[in-house]
Formats: sequence, structure tokens, C-alpha cells
Amino acid sequence: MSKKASSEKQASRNSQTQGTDFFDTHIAQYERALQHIDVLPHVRLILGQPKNEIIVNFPVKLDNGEYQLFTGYRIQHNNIMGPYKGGIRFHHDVTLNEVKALAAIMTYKCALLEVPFGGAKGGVALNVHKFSRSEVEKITRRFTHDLGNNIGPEYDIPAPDVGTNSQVMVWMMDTYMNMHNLSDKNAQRRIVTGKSLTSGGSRGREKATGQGVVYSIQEWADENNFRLDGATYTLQGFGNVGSHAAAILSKLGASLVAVMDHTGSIANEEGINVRKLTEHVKATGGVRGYTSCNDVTADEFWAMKCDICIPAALELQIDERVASMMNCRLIVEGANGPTTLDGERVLIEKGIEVIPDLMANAGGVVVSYFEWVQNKRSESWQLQEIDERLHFMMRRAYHDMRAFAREHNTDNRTAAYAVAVGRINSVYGERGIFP
Ligand SMILES: NC(=O)C1=CN([C@@H]2O[C@H](COP(=O)(O)OP(=O)(O)OC[C@H]3O[C@@H](n4cnc5c(N)ncnc54)[C@H](OP(=O)(O)O)[C@@H]3O)[C@@H](O)[C@H]2O)C=CC1
Ligand SMILES: O=C(O)CCC(=O)C(=O)O
Repeated sequence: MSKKASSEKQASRNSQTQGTDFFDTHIAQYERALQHIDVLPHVRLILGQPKNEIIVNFPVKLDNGEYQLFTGYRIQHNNIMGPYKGGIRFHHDVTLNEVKALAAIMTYKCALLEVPFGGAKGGVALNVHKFSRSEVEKITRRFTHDLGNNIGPEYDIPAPDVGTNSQVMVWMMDTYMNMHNLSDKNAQRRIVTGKSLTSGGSRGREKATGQGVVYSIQEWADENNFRLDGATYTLQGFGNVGSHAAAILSKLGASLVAVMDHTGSIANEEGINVRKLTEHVKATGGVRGYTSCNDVTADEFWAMKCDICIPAALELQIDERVASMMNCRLIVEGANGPTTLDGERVLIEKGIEVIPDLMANAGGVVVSYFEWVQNKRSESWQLQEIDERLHFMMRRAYHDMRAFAREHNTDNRTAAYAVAVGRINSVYGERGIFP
């Protein structure tokens, strides 16, 4: 049996034994959308589970000379629309079920945005804060090596997610290139996206997810005659997505009044200086201890009165209890899956609108697609062109989602899923399935 087939078989056995929360939440959201569209019976079945679940266990020699065994995942949910695509997460809470949900979300995100990719996600269960740079490099290279031919520039293309960045992507690219005897080395750089500019990355990818969050907010603001200049917002997570969204919102005159990361929560009703906070986080590793702010509890953070809340950290953060405390008009999901089913029910009851993950955080994969195209064609696009293309695609998807929501009287998440699943269903309908 090929390595690929054997790891798929082992993985699907393992999937029976994992916890279910985030994946179940995703499935419930997907099934809610199915009530509003006609979907072929076999398409319902296909989309209900990932196509491939790859699990690799690999040892790495740490700086102290001891070996540690790591577990890595690559879940390939669907590729009817194009090559599998999605980030790699390094976080201690990574589980098979989490990565399954994240991979499925990628499938629908790409379909909603009309990015010609399918959906995948990967992860390794580790706390990056506890490993040295050289250990993270070894873990990355060993993981990439063990994924082997399960990834490829026309087959499955990783990107950054929580706990990974452009450096991790460059290590993945370099390992992959060293493993394969490739003739057109430069074009093969598209094995990963989210690389550094010097190693073949795209202008605008680093800020792309945060930029897309802001484009989504601007569409909502236009639709609702809402002025962003002077608006207040709160932010959970000050990493890639959160910090870039905040930097762009500052330029538009919006005021950050509270921010939370794993080190704590801080607030200032008069507004927090995003540039100075960014310097503080770079220097200290977290928002805690930033001057000119009060320390607040997590409950006080969530209850803070503001116009917009941007969760940009992890999934399942806004549950029933948190939602009942919230005092904002709009939630914009920079993170994937931050709202639970019960949380969403309470938000709907309270009339708080949600721009869901599929829409709000799609800027990252859109510019990843631009990076992949640039690598393939040996081109280097200017930032203005990238921003304009991204803006166009975000606006188009936003209005597709809103048009469905209005026509079928649904919430935005149901509409986003329905538009995406409808497109995938049409392709399966035209192509049929191999018997
Ligand atoms: N990067 C991308 O392009 C994309 C990311 N996303 C999604 O956006 C979210 C954030 O990703 P990204 O910004 O890349 O990740 P990063 O690792 O850059 O940042 C994550 C942020 O969340 C904080 N955080 C982690 N755990 C907690 C916690 N328990 N409570 C509060 N804050 C916490 C982190 O703090 P600390 O660093 O101190 O641990 C950090 O500030 C994820 O859901 C991801 O899937 C979606 C689309 C694209
Ligand atoms: O840039 C990409 O390819 C994927 C980004 C990602 O993982 C996500 O959108 O959740």
C-alpha cells in the first residue's frame, strides 16, 4: 500500500475516537444551510466528512539531546474546486477534530470567494512558546518530510495559521524542494503560500487577513449607513489577523477600546494606541502590562460596550454565557469558528449581527491564491493591484452572502454556507462522480 493510502486508512480509524465539539458545530452550521438549498444526496455525503485524514507521528531531537514525539495532521476536506488549500496550525490544543472543522471551513471559504481551491488544514500539537527557534525549525522540517507526497504545488498547498508564520512556510518550502528533484525550482515555490517576500511571498499577504476583515466591515458600514470614523471596537487576539486589522482600522479613525490575548485583557474607553501596543507586544510577547490601560477580567472584556467586536484568536470563544454579556452591534469573525451554536442563538435573539468566518477572514486565502499565481507565472504584483483585487473579491462575496440572506431570510452564516455549498453542488452536478 502506498504511504499516502496507508496514512489515510490509519487516520480514518483514528477519527472515530476523537472528541467532537468544533467539528459538530461546523456540521450543524453546514446542515442548517442545506435546509435552504437543493443539494444532491451524494454531495451531502461527500461534504459531511473530509476526503483524506493524514496523521503522522514523528520524533524530534530537542536542544537538550532528548527526543520528543509529535503528532501532526493534514486534513484534506474537498478538492472539487481546485487543489487543497489551507493553513498549518502549531498550538498545544490541536486535535484531529479541530483540524477537520478548519479544513471544511476552508472548502466553503474558497467557494464563497470564488478562489479556485479546495479546502484543507494542518496542525501539530505543540506550544510554540516552549520551544527554541531551532527546535521549531526541526519540527517543521520533520513534519513536512513526513507529509511527503501528501502535499504538492498542484495538489495541496499549506499556508500560515495560528502559531506559524512566513519563516515556518519558508522552512516547509525548503524541505519540500530538497526532497523533490524539481526542474522548475522557482515555480515550485508555490508549494506553500505566506512566504517571506525574499523567498517568493506576495506583497500584502502578511496583512491580507486583517485587510479582508476591514473590507468586510466597510461593506457592512456602507450597507448600514454607519461611520467607521469614531466607531469603537474590541479585539480578541493580537497576532497576525488581529494586529493588522487594528492597524488598518486605526487609519480609518476607529478606536480600539479593549484587547485580549492569552496574557490577559486590557481596556481604555478613550482608545488604545495600536502602534504603541504593537511595539509593546513585540517586546514582551503579549498585551499584558501595556501602560495607559486598565487590566480587566475576561468577562469585563466581553461585556465592554462598543460598536464592533472582532474575535481573532481561537474557536468556540463566544458561547451562550459570553454572548449574553456582549454589548455591541456587530461581530466580525477574524478567527475561524469563534462562535458556538448556543452563542449564535443568543446573538440573533439580541439582534447582534455576525459577519461569519467564511466571509470575514477570507482575505488570507485570497492573497495566498495571488501568491500562488505569481509564483506559477514568475511575476511580482504591486501592493496596489493586490489590494484592489482583494477588495473586489471581498465585496463580491459579501454581496452574494447578503443577497442570499435577504432573499431567504437567513442569518449571514447560513447564507455564506448556502452560497458556497450551492456552487460546489453545481460543479458536482455537472461533472458527476466516478462510479
Ligand atoms: N493567519 C491567517 O492568514 C489566517 C488566520 N485565520 C484565523 O485567525 C485566527 C488567528 O490567527 P493568527 O492571527 O494567524 O494567529 P497568531 O498565532 O498570529 O495569533 C493568535 C492570537 O490569539 C491569541 N490567543 C491564543 N490563545 C488565546 C486565548 N486562549 N485567549 C485569547 N487570545 C489567545 C494569541 O496570543 P499569543 O500569541 O500570546 O498566544 C495571539 O494574539 C485563527 O482562528 C486563525 O485560524 C483565518 C484566516 C487566515
Ligand atoms: O492562506 C491560506 O491558504 C489559508 C489561510 C487559512 O488557513 C484560513 O483562511 O483559515
